[in-house]
Amino acid sequence: MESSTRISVAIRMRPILKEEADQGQTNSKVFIDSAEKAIVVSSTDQKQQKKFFFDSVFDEITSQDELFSNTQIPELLKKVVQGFNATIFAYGQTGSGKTYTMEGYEYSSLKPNIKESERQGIVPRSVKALFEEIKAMPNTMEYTVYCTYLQVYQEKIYDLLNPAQLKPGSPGLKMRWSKHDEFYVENLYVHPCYNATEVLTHFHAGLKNKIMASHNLNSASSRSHCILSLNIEGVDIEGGGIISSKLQLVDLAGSERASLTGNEGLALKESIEINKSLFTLRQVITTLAGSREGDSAFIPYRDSKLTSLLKQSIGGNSFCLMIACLCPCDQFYEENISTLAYATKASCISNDPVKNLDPKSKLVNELRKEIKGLQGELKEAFEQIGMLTELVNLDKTQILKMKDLEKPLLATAQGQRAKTTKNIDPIPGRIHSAMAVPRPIVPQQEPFSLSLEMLSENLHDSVKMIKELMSSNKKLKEIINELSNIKKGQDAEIAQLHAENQTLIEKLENVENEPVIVAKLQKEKQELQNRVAALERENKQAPVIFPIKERKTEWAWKSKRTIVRADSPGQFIDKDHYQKYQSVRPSTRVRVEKSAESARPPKSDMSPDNKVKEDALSALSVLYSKTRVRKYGTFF
Ligand SMILES: Nc1ncnc2c1ncn2[C@@H]1O[C@H](COP(=O)(O)OP(=O)(O)OP(=O)(O)O)[C@@H](O)[C@H]1O
Repeated sequence: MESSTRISVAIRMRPILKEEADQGQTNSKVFIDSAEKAIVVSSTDQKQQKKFFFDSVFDEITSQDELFSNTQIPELLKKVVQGFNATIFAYGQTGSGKTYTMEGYEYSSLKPNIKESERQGIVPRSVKALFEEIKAMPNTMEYTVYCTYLQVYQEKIYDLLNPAQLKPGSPGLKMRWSKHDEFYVENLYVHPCYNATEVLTHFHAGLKNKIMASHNLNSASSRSHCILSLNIEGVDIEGGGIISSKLQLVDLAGSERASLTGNEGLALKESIEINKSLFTLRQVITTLAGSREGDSAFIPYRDSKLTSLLKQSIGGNSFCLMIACLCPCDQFYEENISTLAYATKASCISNDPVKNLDPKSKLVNELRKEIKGLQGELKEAFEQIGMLTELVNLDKTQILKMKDLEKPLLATAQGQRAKTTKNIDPIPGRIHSAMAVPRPIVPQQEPFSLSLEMLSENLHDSVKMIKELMSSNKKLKEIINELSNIKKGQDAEIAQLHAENQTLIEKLENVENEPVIVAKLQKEKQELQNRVAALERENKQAPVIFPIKERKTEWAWKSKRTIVRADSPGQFIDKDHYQKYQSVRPSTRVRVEKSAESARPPKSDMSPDNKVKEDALSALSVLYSKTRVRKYGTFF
């Protein structure tokens, strides 16, 4: 961001026109002091004078070229090409020379007579100068200029480059709020242009569409505020950076006093709307001029389309030049005073121009800066490493030197010790440690002692560091142990959960398979029952052979439906034998059945599965007993 900058203000006073001179109009109150860049205004009684100072002032005879060159316009255009926004707007009462200053074309029958001449105003000159600036930029920069041209007429926005949209009854274009904190107009025609001629072709086409009217003070009066916008996009094809900026060239409609213009009907309505939007513009200027830095005063930009569209130009992020136009005639004294007052206020407004870099380019630039910083740090680190390496090498050589020095000293010391031991030691043959020998104080050279000091410091630091490392290592080991214990516990828990899970899965499978098992058992039961029936049939048909003595009772047995039979003649040896069988068998069976029943739950309480099993078992037991009896002929 550039440092904040004030709105530049230039004052231009037009000459008295022929019609005005014919009417006897004179200028006796407002004078240009070019040397002091001031406007001198006399009081109505001409007794007092007041001076208004501005960035530049231009008198009646100033040419279009002088005005263009002596304002900040050339500098502003440079800034635009570099990526800053800029606005140039003409302000003043009706007929004061705004359109002349901005466009410079002659008007006849409310239409401009477009031709190249010295009369050309700020717009055509700026467009040409802008492309000159673009040409002067390095070849690595490629620019495209996008042109739009609109008018704000009776609080509606119309596209001057889209004739279809200008038809009577058209609702106008909508204004939207963009994420870049500015208003923009939706569906405006945007024309890419590659040279000044292309831009001016669109500009001239738009001029023919703007609404003009004639009134007492101006034969070709603008009834709308017109804004020509040039969006400039520059791409650095080598560095990859993108800049985008906007140049707004604004020709405002002028404030009008109905009593002087003589407007009626539609023209009067137009005057009212023009005055309303200019009133908002003055309010914005007054509020901004009155507010101090850091103030959060409410600026009524949204109160009119014009101020919304100029939001970034006045008190925003653009460079801005205001050209305040004055009528020299005494009859416009009050209007001139008002214009000068607002021009003075505008000159107090600070803008904060910002270079519009593409976010990606911004990031790339930031990263480049960071890389540069890091490279610097790396260089420093390498230097330090180099220094340390040198120091270490130095120390090594000095240690070696020290050892060499120590050898003769040690020998001397040992010699002395030997002498001392001989003379003083009361215990002959005692072994003395070399450490116990007091070392003689040897005068040392200065650099050597310094190096020793450094070495001992280094050693001390290293020992300290190793101790710290060991203690942190110990702590880490403890933490690792703790964590491994926790892990073991978790593993056991997981294993348990797996086992439980497996059991549950099995149970679930059993539940799922139950119908299959039941069906299988029922099938088995059926088969068993069939077999039982078959065996019974077989038994009935089988011949019963009794001992001859007992034949008489054969039918008596049969009538009791006793199914016990002997397989071979003589199974029952005698009648006693049979009677014994008869007396024991029924009671035994009953006892067995009772005890079995008392051990089991009642059949009705059994699960279907168990019922089937029970039935099958009882059938089997009957079959088994019958088979046994049949086979062996006895239970005992
Ligand atoms: N500096 C000048 N030198 C010569 N003639 C000028 C100058 N300024 C303005 N004029 C003439 O004054 C008349 C009114 O000027 P102009 O139309 O530019 O006023 P304006 O401020 O645009 O009015 P409005 O607000 O009604 O559109 C025109 O005929 C114009 O040619």
